[in-house]
Amino acid sequence: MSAFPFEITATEGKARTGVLKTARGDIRTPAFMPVGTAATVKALTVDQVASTGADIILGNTYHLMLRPGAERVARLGGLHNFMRWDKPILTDSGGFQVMSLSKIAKVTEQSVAFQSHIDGSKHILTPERSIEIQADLLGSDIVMQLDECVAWPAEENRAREAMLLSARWGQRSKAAFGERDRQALFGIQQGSTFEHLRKESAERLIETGFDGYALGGLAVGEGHEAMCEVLDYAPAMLPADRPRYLMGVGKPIDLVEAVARGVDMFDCVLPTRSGRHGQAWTWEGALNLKNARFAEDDTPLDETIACPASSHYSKAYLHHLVKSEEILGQVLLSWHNIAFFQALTQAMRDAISQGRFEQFRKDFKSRQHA
Ligand SMILES: CNc1nc2cc(C(=O)NN)ccc2[nH]1
Repeated sequence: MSAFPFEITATEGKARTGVLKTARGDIRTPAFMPVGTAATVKALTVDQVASTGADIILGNTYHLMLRPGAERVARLGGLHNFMRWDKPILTDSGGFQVMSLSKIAKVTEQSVAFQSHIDGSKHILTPERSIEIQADLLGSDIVMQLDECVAWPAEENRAREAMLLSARWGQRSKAAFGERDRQALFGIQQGSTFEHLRKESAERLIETGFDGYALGGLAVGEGHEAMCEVLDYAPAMLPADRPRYLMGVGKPIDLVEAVARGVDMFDCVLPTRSGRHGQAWTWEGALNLKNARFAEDDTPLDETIACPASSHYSKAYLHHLVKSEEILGQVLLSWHNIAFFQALTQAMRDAISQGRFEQFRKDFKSRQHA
C-alpha cells in the first residue's frame, strides 16, 4: 500500500527527518502544512505560500463540498488547477469539521448527516463519498479516511465506540480508495486519551494497511501536557516506516515536543488565524503587534527569515497596519507566521540530521518562555 516512498534520512531518539516522495513533489519532514480551508491559505497568494518553503498545504473537504461544491471544483479541473497550487495537497475527510462546525450532525454506522453552517442545506458524508470527493473530484495527493473524532473529555465507552466506528470506516475508506499509485490514503488513530484504546486503534489500522497514519482526536481541549502524555506512547504504536501526522497541531512548542516523540507531519490554522489577529510568532514566543511598545520599534520581526514580512518591514509599520486594521497587516503577519513555522521545521530537520536535536529542543523551550 506504500504508494509514496518515505525515506527517513536521520533519527535522534524518537525524532526523525526524511522525505515523503509524492507524484506532485517531495515533502521534507518534519513538515508543517499551511491550512488552505476554502481553496486559499487565507490572505496569501499561492506564490507567497510557496516562497515560505511550504512543500504541501491542507484543503478541507467539508468547506469545499459546501462551497463551491466538489463537482464544480472537478469541472474546473480539480483543486490544484482551481487554486493554481501545483505542489502536493492533503485533504482532510470532513469528519472533524462536521462535528465542530455544522448544525445538527447525526452519526450512524452508515454515515454522518448534517446541515451546512452556511445555508442550512442538508448533506450526507459516508466513507465512500468522502473518498470520492477527495480523490476523484478535488484530486488531492494525500487522502484522509472518514472518522469520528470525539470531544474531550470523553467517557471511555464513548471513546471506544467512536474508535471502533472509525476503524470500520477506515476499512470502507480503503475499499473505496482501491489501488492507486499517484495518490496516498492515510488512516486516523482515535481513542481519545486512553492508552489501550489508542493501541487497539493502531492495531486495527495496521491490519487494514495505509500509506500513512494520523493521530486524530488531539488538540481538542486536553491541553499541552495531556497531549504530550498521549504522544509519549501513541506515535510509537504506528508503523515506524510510514509518515505519522498529528492533526490540528499546533503552537511552535507543540511541534517541537511532538517531533521529539516521533511525529513527522502537522497542520494548524494558528499561524494564519493568529496573524489575522495581529500576532507574530518568533523564536522568543508570540508578539502582539497591537502593543504600544512596538509603535516606534524600527527593527524587523526576524531578519534571518528571507520572507519580506519577516525581514523587510519594521515592527512599527506592522503595529501601524494592525492598529489601523489595514488588510496589509493581515497579509504580512500571516505571511511571516507561515514563514516562521517553515523556518522552525527546517531548523528541526537540520538539528536531527546533525545529531543536535535534544540541544535544539532545550534551547527552543527556554527561549520561548523567556
Ligand atoms: C485544532 N485541533 C484539532 N484537532 C483535530 C483533530 C482532527 C481529527 O481527529 N480528525 N479526524 C482533525 C482536526 C483537528 N484540529
